Amino acid sequence: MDNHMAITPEEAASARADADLLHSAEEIAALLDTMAAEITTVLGDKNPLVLCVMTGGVIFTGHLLTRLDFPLEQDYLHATRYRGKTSGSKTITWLHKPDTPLQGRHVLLLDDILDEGYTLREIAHWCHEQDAASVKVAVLADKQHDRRVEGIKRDFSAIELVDRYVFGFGMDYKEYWRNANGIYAIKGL
Ligand SMILES: O=P(O)(O)OC[C@H]1O[C@H](OP(=O)(O)OP(=O)(O)O)[C@H](O)[C@@H]1O
Ligand SMILES: Nc1nc2[nH]cnc2c(=O)[nH]1
Repeated sequence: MDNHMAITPEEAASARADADLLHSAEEIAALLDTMAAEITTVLGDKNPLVLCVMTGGVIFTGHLLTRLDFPLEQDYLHATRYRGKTSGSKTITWLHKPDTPLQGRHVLLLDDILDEGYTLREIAHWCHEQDAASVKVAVLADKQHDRRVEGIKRDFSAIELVDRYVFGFGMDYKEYWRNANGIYAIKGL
């Protein structure tokens, strides 16, 4: 079944015009400097394997990695549970698993947002199953509400986000506006 609720570019432009800017690019840059320093303290001597969770994690990963000035390896995985919708199913769909073996590695998962937590819980569980030495989670935004599932926590987060549907900096609104340079909230969501 195709779950993708397509909208037109005109509808995307209208949604962006009506949206509220919650966190500017300048604010995010300063917060990522702080996060990078924290990650360096914890993983700087661990030769970590950094895994970007595609698609939403790609912008955050790019901005963060240029701030990590120590030896690390990078790979990616692709998992999705929202698939272009504004609410998700409880199970994730794996589209790609990393080629790099995880056994014995200190893994750092990078994703744009921790919301209800199903996505990162399942990915972290899979990393442990692969015998990773440790699994840490860094997210750009940690949404604040009481719907978080048991068994997942983030180790690093730049922003504590209000409980609204957001887009920008990797996050989509119906597959548009991952390219928006800041974090925006959809009017009414
Ligand atoms: O904490 P949760 O409630 O599970 O939601 C968080 C996940 O939702 C988004 O992914 P999505 O499934 O929309 O795929 P995408 O990365 O392609 O946008 C986001 O990138 C996170 O991975
Ligand atoms: N784009 C986007 N993806 C999400 N995945 C989980 N929550 C969100 C959200 O608020 N925005």
